[in-house]
Amino acid sequence: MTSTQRPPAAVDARELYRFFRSGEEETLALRGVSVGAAPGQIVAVQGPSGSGKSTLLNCLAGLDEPAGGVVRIAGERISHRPELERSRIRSRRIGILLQHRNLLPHLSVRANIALVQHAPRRHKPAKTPDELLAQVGLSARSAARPATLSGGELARAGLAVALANDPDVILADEPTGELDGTTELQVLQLLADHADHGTAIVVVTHSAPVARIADLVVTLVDGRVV
Ligand SMILES: Nc1ncnc2c1ncn2[C@@H]1O[C@H](COP(=O)(O)OP(=O)(O)OP(=O)(O)O)[C@@H](O)[C@H]1O
Repeated sequence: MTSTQRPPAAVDARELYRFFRSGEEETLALRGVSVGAAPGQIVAVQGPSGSGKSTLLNCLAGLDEPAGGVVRIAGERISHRPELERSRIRSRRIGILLQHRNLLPHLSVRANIALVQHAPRRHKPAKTPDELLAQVGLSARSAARPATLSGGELARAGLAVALANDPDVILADEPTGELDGTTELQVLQLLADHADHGTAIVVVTHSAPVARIADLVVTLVDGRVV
């Protein structure tokens, strides 16, 4: 890279369209949504129920495929690629925090983290499972199964798993939805610390404290950015 070239955006989504059809009915969930996040930037996505927030996040993660438009993660296109390539980009570049759904129920918290780190990698993980657990304040619960954790512990365990692959991008859907104020602030502090170290964060949220730590707030209404 020459000095005049800028590094690619961590997240670069352009003109995304996504339709759902059931019988005669068609829902236009995304109608030309563009959103981007630079390394270290926190972008909050807000909007009323049904406005397309989760659909957008799923398209950014390559978990859903937009009908039109393109998604690039750290310069690499993740949309319109075979699932194997999408999952390779996900496992190398993206930490996903989807309301505790990133934890496998039959594994301990520690084993959930180790599993993410087992995937083929660009480099050795920056932190061991025990270091990640210490970082989120869960060392004492490392052997616990997810079902036995409190809501706040689950949120922090989910965050440790999302951070386990040293992601360029964290995609989070209501990461503090069920937390009390103190635990919410702890989780936000951890996210902000990672942004300070260059991780881009796109977070779907209804929470005012989450929106306050964001560098940019994007509002969706009826599948459009307003
Ligand atoms: N798999 C699906 N099949 C059919 N319609 C869907 C599907 N997923 C989402 N939709 C529709 O697409 C629109 C956007 O849904 P989405 O879940 O993205 O909204 P949201 O803003 O995340 O809502 P909420 O805040 O309630 O979670 C809604 O009208 C929803 O009913």
